[in-house]
Amino acid sequence: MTLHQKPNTLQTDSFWMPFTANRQFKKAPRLFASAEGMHYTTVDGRKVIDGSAGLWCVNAGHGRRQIATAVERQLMNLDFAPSFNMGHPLAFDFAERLAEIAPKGLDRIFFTNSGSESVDTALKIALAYQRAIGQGTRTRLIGRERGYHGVGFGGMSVGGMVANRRAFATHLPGVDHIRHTHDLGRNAFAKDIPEHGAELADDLERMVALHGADTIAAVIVEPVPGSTAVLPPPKGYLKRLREIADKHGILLIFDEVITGFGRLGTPFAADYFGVTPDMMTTAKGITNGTVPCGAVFASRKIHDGLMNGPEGTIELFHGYTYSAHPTACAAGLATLDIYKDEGLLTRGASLAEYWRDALHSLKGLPNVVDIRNIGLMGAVEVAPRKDGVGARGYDVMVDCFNRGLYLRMSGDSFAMSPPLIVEKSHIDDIVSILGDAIKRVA
Ligand SMILES: Cc1ncc(COP(=O)(O)O)c(CNc2cccc(C(=O)O)c2)c1O
Repeated sequence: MTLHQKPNTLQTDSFWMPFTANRQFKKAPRLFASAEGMHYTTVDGRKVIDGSAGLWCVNAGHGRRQIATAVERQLMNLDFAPSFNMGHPLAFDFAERLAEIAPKGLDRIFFTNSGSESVDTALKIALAYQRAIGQGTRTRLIGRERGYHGVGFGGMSVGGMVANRRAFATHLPGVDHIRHTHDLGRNAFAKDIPEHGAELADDLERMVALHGADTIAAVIVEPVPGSTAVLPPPKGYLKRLREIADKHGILLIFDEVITGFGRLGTPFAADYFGVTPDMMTTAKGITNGTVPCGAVFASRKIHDGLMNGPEGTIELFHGYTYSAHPTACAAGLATLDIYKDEGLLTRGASLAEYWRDALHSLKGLPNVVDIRNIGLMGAVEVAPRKDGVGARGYDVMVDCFNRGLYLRMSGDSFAMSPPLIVEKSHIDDIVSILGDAIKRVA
């Protein structure tokens, strides 16, 4: 029985939906009509807890009037202005505000419109920087298995989620991957940071041995892989990766599109782990998911390394029509005000333990093979059915939705990242609905 039926008036043929089983979805579409705080309301009037902050992006919760007002005001005042060879003050203000909360030294901001664009921007900056400092032989980019870095050709190539690559034959040349760190054998049901696996960072040494350091420009990792269903890094892993990258002149890029802006109870994952990358890619929470926007945070070393040649020359032939869009800047500034006024960049730290214990209370339910958590991220993994990976996951996700909980799934794992305004009562509801669904679905 599905509680959501396609409204008679809705024509669904023309919209080709992203990352969706279109034919299955359009038979019984799940449609949100509105949102406020922690909840969506469906087109048939049901309230649904947002267990995943939309797509890991509505960190301050839904319906923030402050952002809406800022956007309306901006549109009526300056709807669009170029940032190519022209500018508008808001872009500079927004960059300064982001630099204030950035991990130490990452205070040069390049605006984009999405996480994918941030990733491709960071990869291009890495290549341009190495060339600018006379290391032009460093043309190789290293990603990681199970990594997700968006859908541009760059992000797809360094990414390691096989389904996201398979249909697109042309990947960037020279890309290689280090191993992922998920270890069901040694780390199943680990709370926060797994004990085992730091030695996997040594894969970067193997890349150097195989390819030569002088061919490698950068390595990019999500500090906590999100899309592949939340894989907290083993203790010491990121520190070791930083040390190896430094040893060989390889730039380290943290893809913080999900972990940025308070997700771990710190402004960024770099703060949580005490490891500072050379660049950081962000999007999602930067405008609370309201207006598309992304940003690459680069170190002075990288920025200044490209500020050379005659002053009249363009230092980086890269950028987007909508880079630093006035509306995105207005939404972003209002969002940063909310994060600051309500302490949302660190609020997650005070709830992380409660969240952890609530998630791990599901251990022992039928088919549950792993539970992972860090900050206000978490995932519950169930064993796949014999009829294929993801079938059980899909049935649990639909059951949750029918009973008032929206969450993301990746294969047979349920990924959760509630808005950072979440209260303990919401956490209880999320875990209760998910637990009941896991018990109900064979
Ligand atoms: C780490 C990371 N890097 C880049 C991107 C791409 O961002 P854009 O989509 O804005 O181009 C992402 C996006 N991550 C993402 C996007 C949509 C759904 C899910 C999911 O896990 O359900 C995850 C991401 O998580």
